[in-house]
Amino acid sequence: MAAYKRVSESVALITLQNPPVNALSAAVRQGIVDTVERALSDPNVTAVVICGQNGVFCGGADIKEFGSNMSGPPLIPMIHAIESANKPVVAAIEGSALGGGLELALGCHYRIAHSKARLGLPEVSLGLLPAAGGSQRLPRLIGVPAALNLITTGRHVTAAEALQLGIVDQVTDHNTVDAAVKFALSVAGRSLDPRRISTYPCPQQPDLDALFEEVMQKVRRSARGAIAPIACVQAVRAAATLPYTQGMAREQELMATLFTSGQARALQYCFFAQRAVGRWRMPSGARWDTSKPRPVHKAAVIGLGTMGRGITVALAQTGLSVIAVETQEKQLMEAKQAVSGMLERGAKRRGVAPALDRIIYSQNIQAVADVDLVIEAVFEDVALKTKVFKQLSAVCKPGTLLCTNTSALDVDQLASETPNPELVVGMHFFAPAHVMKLLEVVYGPRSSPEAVATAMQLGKKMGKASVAVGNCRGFVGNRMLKPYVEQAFFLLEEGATPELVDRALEEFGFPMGVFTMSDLSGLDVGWRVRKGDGLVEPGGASGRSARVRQGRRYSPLGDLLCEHGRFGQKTCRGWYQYDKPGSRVARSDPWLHSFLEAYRAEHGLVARRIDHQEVLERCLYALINEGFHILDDGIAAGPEDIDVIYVSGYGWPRHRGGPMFYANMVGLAKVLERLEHYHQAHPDVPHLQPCSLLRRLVASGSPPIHRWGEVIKKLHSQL
Ligand SMILES: CC/C=C/CC(=O)SCCNC(=O)CCNC(=O)[C@H](O)C(C)(C)COP(=O)(O)OP(=O)(O)OC[C@H]1O[C@@H](n2cnc3c(N)ncnc32)[C@H](O)[C@@H]1OP(=O)(O)O
Repeated sequence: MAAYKRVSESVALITLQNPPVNALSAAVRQGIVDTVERALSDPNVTAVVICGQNGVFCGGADIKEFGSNMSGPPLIPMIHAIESANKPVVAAIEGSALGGGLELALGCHYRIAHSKARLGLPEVSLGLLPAAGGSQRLPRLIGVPAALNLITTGRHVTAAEALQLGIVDQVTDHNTVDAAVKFALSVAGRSLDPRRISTYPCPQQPDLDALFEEVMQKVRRSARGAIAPIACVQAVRAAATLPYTQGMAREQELMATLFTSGQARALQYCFFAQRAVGRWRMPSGARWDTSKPRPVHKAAVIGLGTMGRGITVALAQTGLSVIAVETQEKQLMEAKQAVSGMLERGAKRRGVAPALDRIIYSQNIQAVADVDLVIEAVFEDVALKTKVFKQLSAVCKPGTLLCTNTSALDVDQLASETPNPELVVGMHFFAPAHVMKLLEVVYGPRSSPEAVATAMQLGKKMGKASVAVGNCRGFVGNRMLKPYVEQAFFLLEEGATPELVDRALEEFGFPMGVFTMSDLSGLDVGWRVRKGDGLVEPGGASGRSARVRQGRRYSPLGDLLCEHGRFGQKTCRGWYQYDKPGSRVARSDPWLHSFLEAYRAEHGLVARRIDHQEVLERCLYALINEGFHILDDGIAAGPEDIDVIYVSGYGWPRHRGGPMFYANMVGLAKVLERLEHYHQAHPDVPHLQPCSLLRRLVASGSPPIHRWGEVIKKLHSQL
């Protein structure tokens, strides 16, 4: 919809109306076509201003329409009609002008932006390219290098940067529509020929081929298999080398390929999934919209190791006052120095003042007496955490929320050590905590909805993708990781190498394969967990029993490497070898290959040829199968929660949507069939036994992912 009004006698004001972001739905496009026609045919109108309702110009094409048969007037002729108009059309940009919204503005003859507005062509993050002329007009307006940067990254620019780049003509701190109307009146009657961007020649660039080659290489490296960034480069190249109409034809051709690609569907699913996880719900029926978060002004962090330092930085950068507690003086001083350094570097990057004075450092836990929320981040040891929780319960004012940063421990057990278990939740941060975007907010059976709402809100303020999950071993992310890593170990036993497994996973789109990742995080981490679980047999057992633990197949390979002192990058040796401690350059290690051969010989294992497909199916389907168990157990409320966790925190390639979306794309029947096949071949591996929910979904005709909830609900109501 678009409203039409005459202002200042001769200016037609067209207001896009489609809350919350005035997306260009069929009705909005029709509204624009009708109102522009009306303005152009009215002899009393000398100029036109286009703005958006409620302080937002336009968030772009309506992404919800992409999955359906698109009706209504298409964008390209609509924008072309505006550009060809014989009266000046001025875009009054407040809030956001993104995607099709900016393309609409580029069709206008002038653009006036509010100083707080943000502009961009983020189509690439939805698996698309700016295909309403954006890839052809922007390079003509601001030059090839700047357009390539904006279009291939999808980044939003501030009004100030937009002015500097030449995207907008004026920036105002005042009422944007008033400024645009005044501006429109001032340019009415002037020739519009110099204002039609599609008629501009693309600014000439020396070494054009070299520039495109360089950008293409950079994009290919970072795209990890995503096709949209590559198509974006190709579209801009068309703008730089072809006349406008031919460039537009190329833009359409590239867009048609992207639009129907699974990648675009996956990325658009991610967009909505990221927003859906904010609408959390608990099995008790508590929900995001009925649970009020408590205000948090002052927070405390207990324990200033790697995690505690990162959490302190994240909290201070959010604007909270923080009490940072570390009982040992030396560690406290080291932590203070490290935290200050992180804050200073972050502030320099963002061009703001470092939030150093928001933090008070203390050795005394009594200092947290008046905080609203505490995040305990001491060593991952249940006895130590229990002791800290008891101290906190005695020290903190009534009603203080007690959060534990743990990656696997039982949140409910810790809660039971406090007089107010309803105030306890888990906050599972990922290292480095001030950088990583994921936060699992873990509720126990006794956590109050208010406590969950508060932790979720705090996570959002810290800029994290915050996902509420139930309490179980490893929560969602680490619980699913276990069968994935386990399969990788088994594949080594059966004949694969770390290089082969990692290459298959990296070609799939992970930034690192499982073994490179294990070297980075340290093999000793998993070793400690397995020891805690009673899985590690000191000195390594021999014979068949060495590969069976607790009645199921077990691979001691990781334990054996640790016994050789191979902890990964930090010791220069792990699954690979490294030139110096902490080096990221993994080199193949002949020792490891000989070790694997000797291991197989000792255990009577005959190496066989393993291909990439088997690596992917075994590792990924085992992980996905655990995802179905998690849904079945009610630990995650829906597949979107799992997918956001994997995309935001575990390196799952965004253009593949997340593990559950991927299973949906591959076909649930196929995933089930392959799991059955592998389970038959490896009956001693319970993680390969297909989950009953997966069977149920297949039996229900493999409904699309957004309808899985119906099957899960039906299953639970029958229990
Ligand atoms: C021919 C095909 C041409 C395609 C060209 C395109 O235009 S593709 C679309 C390009 N636009 C974008 O990628 C912008 C996407 N939106 C955003 O980045 C942000 O929403 C925002 C505009 C910066 C506003 O952010 P804010 O944090 O204020 O709000 P939310 O992100 O929570 O969004 C509010 C609700 O609006 C929904 N929504 C946002 N954009 C769109 C859109 N383009 N189409 C449809 N719906 C959109 C969003 O989903 C939220 O609704 P929920 O119900 O909460 O999910």
